[in-house]
Amino acid sequence: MAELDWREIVFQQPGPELGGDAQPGYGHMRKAGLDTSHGVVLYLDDISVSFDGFRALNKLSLTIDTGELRCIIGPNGAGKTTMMDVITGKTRPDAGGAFFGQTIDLLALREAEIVEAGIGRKFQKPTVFEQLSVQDNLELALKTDKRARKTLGFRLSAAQRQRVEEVLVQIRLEDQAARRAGDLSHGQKQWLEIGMLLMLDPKLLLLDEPVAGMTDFETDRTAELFASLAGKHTLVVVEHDMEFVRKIAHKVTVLHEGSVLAEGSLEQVQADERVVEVYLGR
Ligand SMILES: Nc1ncnc2c1ncn2[C@@H]1O[C@H](COP(=O)(O)OP(=O)(O)OP(=O)(O)O)[C@@H](O)[C@H]1O
Repeated sequence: MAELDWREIVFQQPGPELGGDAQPGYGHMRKAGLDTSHGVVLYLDDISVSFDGFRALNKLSLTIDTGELRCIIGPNGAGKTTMMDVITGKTRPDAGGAFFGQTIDLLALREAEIVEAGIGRKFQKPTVFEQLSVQDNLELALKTDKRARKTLGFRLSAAQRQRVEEVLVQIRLEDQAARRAGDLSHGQKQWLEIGMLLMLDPKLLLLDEPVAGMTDFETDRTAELFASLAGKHTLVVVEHDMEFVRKIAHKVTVLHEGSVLAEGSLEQVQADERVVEVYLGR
């Protein structure tokens, strides 16, 4: 069966110019242009997006600090997905600015370049390679890394192998490494996909309703995982599950009709009458 042939195509030893085994990871090279010295990793400035005259985002301004775990909540149609689409280059705004750190103008980059710059996105539904093992899925994630692709070779570098091991532990699937991904539970698949993002060591992770469909146990585990990732990574989590938000959030942003309605601790936004009216009181 030719199912592992992709290894030959995908995995290539980094050459000396890339540090080869000497590189503990790839992230810092990819993010060479990222400057978060002012403590801000993402800055959206007056972003507007219209679809056929309807304003999905309306002068949206938002600042996310480095290492934060930010929750974005809001009613259906508030613009949460559109905001993620703008950050990742999927949707281009009609007006406004979007900056990754001090210097990277996201609106000047293509989608693949934004991934390369260090922004990873997890959509709601898990999209793992079901026929492959957990470990192979993680290894395959490196395929999107330009530097891993560039050079010739066959096996993973020691640094890459070590990264797979680290991520397996982080997502708590170390005893499932050889298991077929299709046989995992829904929650485990979600963790695996997060692990695939982590293989590229993103500075900013965007996560869309990560605990939808999870059991309570899986939701708790996910809260622990996110808490462990914050600090090293910045997490922006769009979520409707308020219990989950309560577990993880330090700061919550409420979107409504394409702009920020309220921002603060969960207690603060829950006490805001406007938020209760448009969202929490439903
Ligand atoms: N490609 C599109 N074409 C037309 N309208 C769109 C498009 N994408 C989004 N919209 C509209 O823009 C508004 C904002 O949508 P968006 O998906 O960003 O909201 P959301 O906050 O993510 O909602 P939900 O919680 O339901 O996912 C909605 O009214 C939606 O119908």
